[in-house]
Amino acid sequence: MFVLVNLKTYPCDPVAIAEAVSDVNERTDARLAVAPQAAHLERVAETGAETWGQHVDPIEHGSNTGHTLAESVADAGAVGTLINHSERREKLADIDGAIRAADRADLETVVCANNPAQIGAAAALEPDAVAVEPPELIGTGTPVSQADPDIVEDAVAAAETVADDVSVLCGAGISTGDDVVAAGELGTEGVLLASGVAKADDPTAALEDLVAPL
Ligand SMILES: O=C[C@H](O)COP(=O)(O)O
Repeated sequence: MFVLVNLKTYPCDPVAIAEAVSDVNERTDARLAVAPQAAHLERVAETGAETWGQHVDPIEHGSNTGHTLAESVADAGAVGTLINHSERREKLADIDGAIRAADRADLETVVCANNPAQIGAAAALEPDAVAVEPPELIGTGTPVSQADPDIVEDAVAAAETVADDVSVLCGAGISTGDDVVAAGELGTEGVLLASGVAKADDPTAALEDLVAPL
């Protein structure tokens, strides 16, 4: 299972969490990665943790003030990027452009979406993965894999219908190993989570708990 930890803009220490991700990753068969803010990418990548961006824009080098260029995210040490998070919603054309920009920079892509219909649309754009996240469960501590298993199974089916090589993750409220196991039983290949690690008193213990049953 892939466990991707999004730090959002939480007031956490991104380097300390990245060190915990790197440490725990060496002691599990799961794949762990961390997505810090753009300004922290380089310092996080230097820890050796698998590092992801939280966003790239559908642009190339040029006159794009304030935008995030995929090549710069890769140069900072990231190997992948989130696209279209519920907290950073994009138009379909911009999602498509961001996937092409990430492909150009050899960044792996996870496109987030709110529901199975959006997952189908996102999967048709052929990212590496999609992540279904019901917005109302984000940050609640109530895991989508237990609170709304139908939405996860429907998202897996929607993605398979349009592209059988696009992985499906789920997110929102994931914080324990049981949540990750439940996500796998619903047909996903991983989880996207944030507060369960970024707001934990002991991020290493939180990560160890997430991968313990895997
Ligand atoms: O990107 C992560 C998701 O929005 C889930 O956040 P959460 O784990 O705090 O519910």
